[in-house]
Amino acid sequence: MAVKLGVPSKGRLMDKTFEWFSERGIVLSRAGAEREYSGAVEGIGGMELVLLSASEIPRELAAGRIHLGVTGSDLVRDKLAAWDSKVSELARMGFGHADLIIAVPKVWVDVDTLDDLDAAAAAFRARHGFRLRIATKYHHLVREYLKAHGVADYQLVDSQGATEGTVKNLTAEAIADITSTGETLRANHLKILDCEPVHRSQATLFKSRQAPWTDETRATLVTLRDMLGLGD
Ligand SMILES: Nc1ncnc2c1ncn2[C@@H]1O[C@H](COP(=O)(O)OP(=O)(O)OP(=O)(O)O)[C@@H](O)[C@H]1O
Ligand SMILES: O=P(O)(O)OC[C@H]1O[C@H](OP(=O)(O)OP(=O)(O)O)[C@H](O)[C@@H]1O
Repeated sequence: MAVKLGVPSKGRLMDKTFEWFSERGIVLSRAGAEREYSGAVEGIGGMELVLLSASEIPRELAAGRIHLGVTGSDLVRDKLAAWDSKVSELARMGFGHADLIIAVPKVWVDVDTLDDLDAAAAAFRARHGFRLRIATKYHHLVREYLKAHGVADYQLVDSQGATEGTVKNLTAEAIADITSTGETLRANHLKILDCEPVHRSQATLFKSRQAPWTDETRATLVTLRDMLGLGD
């Protein structure tokens, strides 16, 4: 049986992942046409490449359908409850850096910290009769973080994309989303709260604890770790 390696099927994460492996002597490539989601692995035997959406890789790892997977550390933590009982981190890959942050409208001049947000949320509820809405796709991480910091009077609204636009569109008062350059936040007149990010994410190579680790797949993993300089 081959070791199945799941890699994002498009964009920056795919390109950088291919580069990262190739610098370590393992050449990953798409098989066939641009839109075909299977691939080839050269430079090591016993491995198979599976191209998947970055956001599906955590679930595939947890289900044991892939042995290894590359995706953002944010997605694994958000999508898998007790993530470290299902996967382990083999390598932080040094790209795909982005911070999961909480942002509010720039015009909220009295709101700079989580304490301010908490106060604003209570005032918002008293005034409007419903809880302040924070738009995000990172439901678990954001809930845990706000709970740990004593912010309670809010509701999460789901946003699977263009999250920064929800404030202008009046479907949320605040957002929690990934930022790297800060360009999207600036363009949408939002400011980051002055606190630690909810999570500092980067592309990470994960190992599934649930995948079929036979003598054969374990032996391939030993060779791979060696080539990647990961030790035992
Ligand atoms: N602006 C950014 N800069 C760097 N990394 C980012 C940025 N935006 C998202 N990411 C990271 O990329 C990963 C998500 O990648 P991508 O958007 O390709 O996934 P996806 O949600 O599966 O996409 P889709 O559903 O469109 O296939 C996350 O780990 C996230 O932290
Ligand atoms: O800080 P910046 O460099 O501006 O990057 C941040 C943006 O990048 C991501 O969006 P993406 O392009 O993945 O699209 P999405 O809105 O569909 O998630 C993220 O959700 C932000 O919107």
